[in-house]
Amino acid sequence: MTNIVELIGVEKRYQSVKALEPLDLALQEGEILGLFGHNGAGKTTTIKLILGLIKASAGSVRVFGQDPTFSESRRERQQLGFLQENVSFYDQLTGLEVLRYFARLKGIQISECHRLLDQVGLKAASGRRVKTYSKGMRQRLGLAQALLGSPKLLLLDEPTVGLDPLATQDFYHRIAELKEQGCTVVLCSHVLPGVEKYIDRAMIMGKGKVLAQGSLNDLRQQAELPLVLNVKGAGLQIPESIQSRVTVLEDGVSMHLSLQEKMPVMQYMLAQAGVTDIDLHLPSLEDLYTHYTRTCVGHEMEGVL
Ligand SMILES: Nc1ncnc2c1ncn2[C@@H]1O[C@H](COP(=O)(O)OP(=O)(O)OP(=O)(O)O)[C@@H](O)[C@H]1O
Repeated sequence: MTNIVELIGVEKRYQSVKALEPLDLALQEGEILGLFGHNGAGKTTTIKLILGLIKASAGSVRVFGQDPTFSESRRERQQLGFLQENVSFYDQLTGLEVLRYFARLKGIQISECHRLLDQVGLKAASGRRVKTYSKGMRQRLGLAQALLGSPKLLLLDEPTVGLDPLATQDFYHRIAELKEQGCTVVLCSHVLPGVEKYIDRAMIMGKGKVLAQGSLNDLRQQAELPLVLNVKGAGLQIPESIQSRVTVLEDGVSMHLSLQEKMPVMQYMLAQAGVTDIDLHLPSLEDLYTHYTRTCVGHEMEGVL
């Protein structure tokens, strides 16, 4: 299967700033990549390289098999949707006029605009000037713009900023539908809660380097963070090997386990008559993010203080 995006040994320097250390990335059709990292980690630089807005200082960038900086790659660019961070529009135009403008630029049928505005919940406001839109409404208009022409590759920089929790959920459902249709998505975000169940892979960056890359399960295995098992009940017996990692609570116990210990300990606990409830907390994306970026963020803060 050909890769939709392929970066091999890609580096980027802005004069004296080394924004990206050699980076390898391959994305296939229908894959959703979550790109995470602190401010200045290199996320936007990676997106700009994929868009062909900037040239790599070294290495090779291929999008739909072509160098995206070539002017001949126009046809490939039409299959691309992009939502930039802090999107802004012509305030005096209505939502519909803005979208029509972008549709013309992209060579897309104007009739698609109504359907997209409906999809992002802006149908009723489509005739209103953008200056009257709330932050969330502007963000939705940005999404509609990115979805013009049913892109095969969607690059989203902070797409849920300004969206309320319901709109954020709607957004992720829409992304899941696009994935079903074979769309590949790169999603950059600082807002981690809610993202994890929609991404296939996470790439965590820090200071231009890839700190970790893989599915959440891969990252959990690599990080070896403990999972937490809470068991409620009376007269609970605890396996000898984990006694030192148990906290006794009013109505039960809480224990820190390795992934390997999960099944045997759960079976051991479930076999006891006194158990009334059991729940398991796997390390979340936020836990993994904190684990992998801890050293990078520490250094950044030292620089700031
Ligand atoms: N045009 C530029 N000229 C000089 N340095 C730049 C330029 N663009 C980015 N940088 C630097 O490159 C590094 C990576 O920046 P980038 O914008 O890719 O980070 P980011 O992960 O997107 O950060 P944020 O979360 O703040 O948007 C930073 O040190 C930044 O200052």
